[in-house]
Amino acid sequence: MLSVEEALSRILAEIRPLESVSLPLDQALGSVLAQDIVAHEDMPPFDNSAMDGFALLSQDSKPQAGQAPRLRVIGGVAAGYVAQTRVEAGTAMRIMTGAPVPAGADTVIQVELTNSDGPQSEWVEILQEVPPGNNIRPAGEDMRSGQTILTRGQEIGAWEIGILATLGYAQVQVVRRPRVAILGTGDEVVDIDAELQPGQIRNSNSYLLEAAVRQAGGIPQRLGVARDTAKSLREKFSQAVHADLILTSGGVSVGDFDLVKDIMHEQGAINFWRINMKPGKPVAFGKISGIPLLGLPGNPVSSAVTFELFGRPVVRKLQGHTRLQRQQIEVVVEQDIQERAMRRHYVRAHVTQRAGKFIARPTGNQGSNIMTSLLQANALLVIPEGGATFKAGEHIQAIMLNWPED
Ligand SMILES: Nc1nc2c(c(=O)[nH]1)N[C@H]1C(S)=C(S)[C@@H](COP(=O)(O)OP(=O)(O)OC[C@H]3O[C@@H](n4cnc5c(N)ncnc54)[C@H](O)[C@@H]3O)O[C@H]1N2
Ligand code: MOO
Repeated sequence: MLSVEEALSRILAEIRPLESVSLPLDQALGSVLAQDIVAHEDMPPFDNSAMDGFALLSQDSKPQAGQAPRLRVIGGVAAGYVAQTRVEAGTAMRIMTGAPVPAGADTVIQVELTNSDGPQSEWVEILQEVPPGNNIRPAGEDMRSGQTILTRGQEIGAWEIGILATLGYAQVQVVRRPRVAILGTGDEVVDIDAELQPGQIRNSNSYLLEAAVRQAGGIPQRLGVARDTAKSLREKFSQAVHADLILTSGGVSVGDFDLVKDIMHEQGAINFWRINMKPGKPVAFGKISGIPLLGLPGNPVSSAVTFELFGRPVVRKLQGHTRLQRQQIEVVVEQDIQERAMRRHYVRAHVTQRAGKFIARPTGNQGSNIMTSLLQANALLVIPEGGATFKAGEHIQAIMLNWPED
């Protein structure tokens, strides 16, 4: 049976990032840049004031015979306007934060360090000497025309959106997000609003996977549930022709009705089937009509965990990310963990930080049908193949589910 690492590398070897598209900036959050972002002008574009106060010549701020110099106020300039007169020696101009510094002035003093006769005052006393350049934010201080500010491959977060907006990028070239078709399988599986008949269960997998795909940055498309017949599966797969990835859940084990592999065989190829892990041994990977297909197990926890470990990196690689996996750290187990399974076991756990240490507590019954083992889980503890015992206080590797990628 394949190891988790071999399986992931075989999957990723088949996945290429998608082509780029141009998106309006307000739709680009979370996408990966497909272009370098160059400043086409200086930012800020002009020397401007960092304070509400007065623009003047620094030399006019020197006290004369111990007296605060008094200057003639020749007008004012607000943000969004350009002063029409020059500041000459012996004069000052009222200025607001963000307003362009008027010609002639080489410094700004904040209003708190002046005395005047109110907003209309025709004079101002300068209470402190100020050096040239004081409170002036020079053009190009932040970004220079021609400078590369963001590079291809970077993810666009809220702060990058702010930078792109500052530079006037109303459209950005990004890697297209993958369309991911999601298919449930099984005669027992009905939609979530159906009245359950004996033997039936709700299609929770498709909804969980839809949300997980969206969180990973993909565009999910639920195709409903295929019956346990080759005809029904073929029909559903024919609706997935525009997908970049197909996810199925169920129908990949060795039961009489586990037909997903048969259809992969018929309409494409199986790359591998089965991974040496728990939950989620019967994962299948291959292609149908040229589209990568990840056949996840039907057991809900198995399908959630295998999407996390294999599906999510695929969705990320398709949309141009290079960091595909979560961070793995060493944590301390709070209670004994005894493992009988020979497969690598991913134990759902809650990790908290206490006194500078990360402490892990498994979330209870770890059966692959126990949905509640996912509650509170912010980590997967990695129990190595071959079975092992961890005593309380010992260290173990944990994949952190809510940390950024490594
Ligand atoms: N003889 C063997 N039997 C099984 C093996 C095995 O190695 N030999 N492996 C077991 C393991 S481990 C798993 S995991 C399951 C996986 O089987 P399938 O992927 O073929 O899944 P199904 O048999 O279709 O369903 C399993 C289980 O999950 C429920 N299910 C299915 N789809 C959904 C859905 N959309 N939403 C919620 N729950 C779903 C289904 O009702 C079953 O209870 O096989 C074991 N058997
Ligand atoms: O390997 Mo299955 O996914 O645990 O129950």
